Amino acid sequence: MPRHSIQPTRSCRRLTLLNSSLSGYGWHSTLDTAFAPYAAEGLVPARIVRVYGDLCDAATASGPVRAGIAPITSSDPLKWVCTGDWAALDLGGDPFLVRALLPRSTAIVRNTSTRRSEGQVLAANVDHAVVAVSLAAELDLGRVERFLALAWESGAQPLVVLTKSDLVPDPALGHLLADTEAAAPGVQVLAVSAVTGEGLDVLAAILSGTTSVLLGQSGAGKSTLVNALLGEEPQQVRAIRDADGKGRHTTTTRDLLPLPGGGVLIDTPGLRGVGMWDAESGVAQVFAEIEELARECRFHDCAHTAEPGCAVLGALEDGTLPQRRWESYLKLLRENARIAARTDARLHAERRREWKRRAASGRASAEAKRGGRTPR
Ligand SMILES: Nc1nc2c(ncn2[C@@H]2O[C@H](COP(=O)(O)OP(=O)(O)OP(=O)(O)O)[C@@H](O)[C@H]2O)c(=O)[nH]1
Ligand SMILES: [Zn+2]
Repeated sequence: MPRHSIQPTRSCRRLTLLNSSLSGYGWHSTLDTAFAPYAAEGLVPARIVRVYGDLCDAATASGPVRAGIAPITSSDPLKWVCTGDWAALDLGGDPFLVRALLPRSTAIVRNTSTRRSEGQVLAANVDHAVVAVSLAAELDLGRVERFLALAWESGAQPLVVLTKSDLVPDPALGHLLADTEAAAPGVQVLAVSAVTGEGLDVLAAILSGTTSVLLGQSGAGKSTLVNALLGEEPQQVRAIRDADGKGRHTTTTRDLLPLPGGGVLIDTPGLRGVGMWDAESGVAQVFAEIEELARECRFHDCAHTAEPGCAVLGALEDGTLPQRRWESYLKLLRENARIAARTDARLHAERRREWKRRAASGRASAEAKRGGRTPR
């Protein structure tokens, strides 16, 4: 043993032992360091499986537990606990409590209608965002690009899965794969079929040991894919009784599903929709080659409309940049700008209310001073 090596302490060894049984849930050694201070306080690592009301279900090394989340509530929805979070649990009392969340590596955020904040996290610590696209309908590349923008924005690595490949004969399938690849730079595109099993082993190998989410339109074949990856019968939807015992029932699917080869799949109903949006940097990543072209324009503030030396117009003219892709890029930028403007307007209105409130309380206290009354 090298002279300067440090012998693990007992608690350190215990922690490693504990967390190794969480590795099936995606725990990896870099989390050991982040968790060490909590381990020193006697807290236990866990992965959040689902959240409902002020309770959550979590996976620990010694099995599933239910815990209260009250100690970590926040006025900022971005800090609310969500499926996929790594948490520090206090198992010392009744009820068990979530004391802290580890910093998130990635987050899938949806815009909310709440006045106070811009987003709500739907899933945390996701490595792969799998965009499922059905080959049963005509391939809509604009929609693929839109999903990819959301996927990139989360910080996770996107992956496109063309489902139901059994419905498309071979030469056509090759073209569809090539078209999708051209619309998805930096993204692996796979054809899969739950009927023939094509591509499933490759997909399982990519997702193995990581945390993934499935995105895609209704009917894209996501549930079928989940079942194929889990190697089980269709997901049971089950009703669970709320802990307050008042008879309210919550129908839940299982939100965080351990994969047979290690790693987990997060499949929450909220995640499936396309409602989440605000993905400016995501758009830039989907259309990386356009951003690159724009950097080659003669004028750095080129609007790519009629400027001399415009690399984008040049590429459109010689066909290296397809017109469809350019228009899709502009459309997504416009859509994003509208959302950004709405968010700005909301923040602006909030700020104005706050100024008015302060001005009013300032006036009240000035009047109070003059009149010798105490401000209310
Ligand atoms: N031929 C063929 N059909 C498939 C395949 N995968 C799914 N389907 C069919 O496609 C339909 C939709 O599949 P689902 O898995 O329910 O789609 P989903 O994306 O989960 O839909 P939502 O739950 O509405 O989001 C079903 O009728 C499936 O049987 C496949 O690989 N081949
Ligand atoms: Zn230009």
